[in-house]
Amino acid sequence: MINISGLAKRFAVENPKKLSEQEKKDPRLKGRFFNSVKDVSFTCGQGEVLGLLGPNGAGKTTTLRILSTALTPDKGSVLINGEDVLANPLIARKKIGFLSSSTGLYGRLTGRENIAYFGQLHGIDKQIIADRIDEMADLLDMHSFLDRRAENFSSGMKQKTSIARAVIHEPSLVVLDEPTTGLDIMATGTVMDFIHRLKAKGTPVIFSTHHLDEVQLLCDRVTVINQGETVFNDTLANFSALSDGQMHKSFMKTLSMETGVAQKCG
Ligand SMILES: Nc1ncnc2c1ncn2[C@@H]1O[C@H](COP(=O)(O)OP(=O)(O)OP(=O)(O)O)[C@@H](O)[C@H]1O
Repeated sequence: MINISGLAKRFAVENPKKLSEQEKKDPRLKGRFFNSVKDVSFTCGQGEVLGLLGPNGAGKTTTLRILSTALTPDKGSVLINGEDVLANPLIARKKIGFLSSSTGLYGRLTGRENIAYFGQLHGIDKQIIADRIDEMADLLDMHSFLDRRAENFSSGMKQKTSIARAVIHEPSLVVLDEPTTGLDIMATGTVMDFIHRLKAKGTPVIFSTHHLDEVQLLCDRVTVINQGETVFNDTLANFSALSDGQMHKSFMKTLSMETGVAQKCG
């Protein structure tokens, strides 16, 4: 069980002129600080898939970076099966597989070498790494490019390699930041199948997306963040029921909800 409670993170605004017009009007801007995440809470059980939704700039990536220990929050807690992630980031990193939208591959290494390098950093035996890479290449349809240098990979090839790299250590929680952004229909289907397999193995998956069809297909739970605060946190069925199964309408409805509503949801 993953419990995220009361997360908050603000960033110092180095140059206010560089803020977008939308950010200048955002109530999260307080003097020289931008409160990207103000109050985010959600839970995800064993074998559940949680979809993290929210408009651009809502605070999804910031939340997922805190969850994966890439960022330290100003407030709040992250517990994985009762273990405090923030107090033990090194132990937590072994348990979490994180796909970030910003971490690149090493261009001079092949896809296989990129994945194997991460496996070695986790201290995994070379033969086990080789076997896992073969298995993931089957699941993610990577054999045709696995032994090419990553510098010329298409975005789909990069994304599949990054996903394989994120889960080489068989983490007990997988966190994916917009895993299907920029992918074609076939690659999206392959990544969706891969998430489905993780779920079938009992591995919880938390992923952010703007694609409501992916949420409908895969998720057990839905969390919506708006302007840095959780406005909805409940089952897919209850999200869907907000608007008689019309996911876009349900999403729009959550954006007009008060933060307090999220606390009352299951
Ligand atoms: N390091 C930082 N310094 C200053 N502001 C930041 C920093 N990181 C994020 N922000 C701001 O915090 C807000 C939330 O950003 P975040 O990337 O978490 O949103 P998001 O929900 O993932 O958006 P998107 O859907 O567009 O990817 C944005 O206004 C962003 O500009």
